[in-house]
Amino acid sequence: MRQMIEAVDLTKDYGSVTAVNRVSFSVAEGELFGLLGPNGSGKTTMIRMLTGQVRPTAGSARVMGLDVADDPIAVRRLVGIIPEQETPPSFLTAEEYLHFVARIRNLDAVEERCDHWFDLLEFGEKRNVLCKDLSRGTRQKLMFAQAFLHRPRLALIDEPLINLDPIVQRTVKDFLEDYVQDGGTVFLSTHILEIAAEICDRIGVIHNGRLLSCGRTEDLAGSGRSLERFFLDLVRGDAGA
Ligand SMILES: Nc1ncnc2c1ncn2[C@@H]1O[C@H](COP(=O)(O)OP(=O)(O)OP(=O)(O)O)[C@@H](O)[C@H]1O
Repeated sequence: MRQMIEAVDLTKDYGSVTAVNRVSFSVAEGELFGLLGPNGSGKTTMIRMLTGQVRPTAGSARVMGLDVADDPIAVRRLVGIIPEQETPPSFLTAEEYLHFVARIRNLDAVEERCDHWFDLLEFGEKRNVLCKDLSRGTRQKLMFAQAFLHRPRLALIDEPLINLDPIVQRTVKDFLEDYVQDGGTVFLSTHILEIAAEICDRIGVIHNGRLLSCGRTEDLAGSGRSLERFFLDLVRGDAGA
């Protein structure tokens, strides 16, 4: 099976803070992988390293076969990225923003691509609204559309469902599950246990920059323990260690 992400001893220091500490894992094609961890555990730093936005202090990562430190631009060209709490430019309409992204990515059939996303995520009636006037949920739909506009085979998404109402959450979860069914691969970060339990095939638990556990979602909790119990025991046990 093709590995879409391979991280080996990946480490990031910010001065005296080690945000990510010698983390190794891999994500295979067709997996929906969730990096689960409390606030400040290193999730965003991990995504930034995997997308070439932050250079690792030590260790290495290959994304779709490319070394992210050597080839960050090529990695960003290939993958879809939804950064944490990023908002589209306030001065463009939703449709203008997608056209802008399409131009940067040099895409053809732009109208068809945009229509597809407006229909799929059900926000076509907002296409001519300035991004600054969109609700948070609609802005997040737009961020999904921009990330998937070039039909990437791998998407890296920081906190995909935070602040979304249950209806938008359902739409996004269904979309991610369909995307993976069709052969796409997702690496997402979240601190919301229910999301990880519901949609992720495999989960890595990160705390204080270290990967404490990594395995199939159904195996992690084991023997009837809920994912919540498993997670709390793991993180609290680590804090006390
Ligand atoms: N640019 C930076 N400079 C200095 N320290 C940073 C920087 N970015 C992150 N950190 C620190 O690195 C650690 C990990 O932060 P990170 O944002 O990766 O965690 P997170 O798991 O994404 O948190 P949250 O769930 O709150 O978004 C934290 O201690 C944070 O303060």
